[in-house]
Amino acid sequence: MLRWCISAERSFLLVLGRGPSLETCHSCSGPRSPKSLRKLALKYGGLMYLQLGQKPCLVVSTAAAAKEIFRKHDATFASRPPTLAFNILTAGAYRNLGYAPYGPFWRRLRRIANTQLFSPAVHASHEPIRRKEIHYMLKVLVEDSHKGKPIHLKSWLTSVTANNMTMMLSNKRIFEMGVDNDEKKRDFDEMLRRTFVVNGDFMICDYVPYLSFVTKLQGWVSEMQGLRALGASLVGNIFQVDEHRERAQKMYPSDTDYVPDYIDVLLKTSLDDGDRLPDRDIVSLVVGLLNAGTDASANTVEWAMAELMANPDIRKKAQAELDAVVQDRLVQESDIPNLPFLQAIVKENYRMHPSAPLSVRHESHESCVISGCEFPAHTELIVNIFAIHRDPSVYENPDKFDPTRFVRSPEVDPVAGNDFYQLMPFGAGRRMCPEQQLGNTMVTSMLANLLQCFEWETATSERESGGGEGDAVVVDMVDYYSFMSFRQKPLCLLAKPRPLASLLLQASP
Ligand code: HEM
Repeated sequence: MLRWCISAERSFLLVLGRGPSLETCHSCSGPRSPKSLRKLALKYGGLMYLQLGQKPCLVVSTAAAAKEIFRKHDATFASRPPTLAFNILTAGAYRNLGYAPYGPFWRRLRRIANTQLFSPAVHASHEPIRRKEIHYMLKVLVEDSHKGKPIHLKSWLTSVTANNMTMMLSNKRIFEMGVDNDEKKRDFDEMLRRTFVVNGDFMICDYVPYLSFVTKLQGWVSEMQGLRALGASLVGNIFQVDEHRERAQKMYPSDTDYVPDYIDVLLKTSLDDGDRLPDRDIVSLVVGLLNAGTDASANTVEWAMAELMANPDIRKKAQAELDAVVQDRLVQESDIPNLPFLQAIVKENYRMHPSAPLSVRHESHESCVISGCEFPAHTELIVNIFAIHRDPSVYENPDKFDPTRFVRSPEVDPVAGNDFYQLMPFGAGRRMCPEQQLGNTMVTSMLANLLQCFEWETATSERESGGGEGDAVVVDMVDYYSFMSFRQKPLCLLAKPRPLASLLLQASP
């Protein structure tokens, strides 16, 4: 039987294991496209079996199916497939929290990370860093707004999240204010974008290994090798383990005010056998955290601001809530529990625009039986978060941005635990995002600060032609999938400082 065919447009024929029909998917990500898979799920159900090339795949597209798989088969599907991208980006070692297969190395790393890095105490100790970094970058925004410069929001957001991350990871800013960062910033944004492309695009060699020469001819191998080198050159001087070792001897424990960064903590952490984590694993871990944490949070806020520009009444209501609750000071993380409407906006935005619409790839490390069918080891699990979040049987008008649905059900909270499969932007199970608390805090806090300190207008190019101030604005919501769901047209806005923005000038640098 014909299992696949490839055409010039990289279209694939899929064979549905439980039915006679053939379905064709057209997209740059081939059959791994959230929208195409959702269409199939609406026809064939929440749990589908697909044969992609030589690889059996299980596709989960409803909350009920996700619950069934993660409650009963989580450990079985807790591995990651050794894709070409994972292989080349980790130089064949897979010694990285996100890419490592399920086994002793991953379990040890995740345990260290959970207890030493991602604990509530460490999260709280880094609050001043996060506050300072947002204020630092908001000042840049005030200056740009005085010059009437349109703000390329995504670029501004990745500067905040990247600086936030490198300060927590290594006590250094990757982008200094006042320093000409343009080229470095362009390279960094490009590196993030290309990393998601190589992780999201459909590589034939991952599904039909003997066709790996096709992937090579398409230029993917050299692209990934170049990307690894670019990444190393951009963060090489940020993540210096020896520097940390020397500083530890000189400075603390005598300096009691010093808040240890992640590298400091990892250098002091003993493994179960009494050894320390080797330097290369420390670097690999923090580079992975920088990549995982920077764009996911920035991309989420860009989508939220786009929705708020398209829905000015919701934006104004969120600003009114901030003004009433926080009043005459700058908003802080500790205010978030008192801002229920803002929290509902953030949840509704996760629902409509999950950062990783197909999550990260999962793979079974042993065979298992599901609904009476036996699945061999190395079956890929595709969790279609996009489809789960737009299930019409769970969400009325699923394509409408309506935060009130979460005002009515505040208990649905993707950060609190695994039980709310109808809203799972951070995934589920053992491989669930370990830093959902940090991601959610950064997202909510950036959004709160942007709304509290500025009035926003769409730049002229976004405005409906002929429209003037106050007229309806058209905000382009077209997305494209490349591991993450990106905006096809970056959001460009004009910011006008609100009176409270003057307090930023008094905030410490
Ligand atoms: C809004 C922000 C974020 C979103 C939406 C998000 C989402 C996700 C998702 C969907 C996964 C895959 C889960 C799975 O495989 O089932 C994941 C994994 C991961 N995330 Fe996040 N994330 C965010 C922020 C962060 C931050 C700030 C960090 C680090 C500082 C981070 C680090 C990781 C890591 C290391 C993994 C892999 C875990 C593993 O394989 O064991 N994420 N994230």
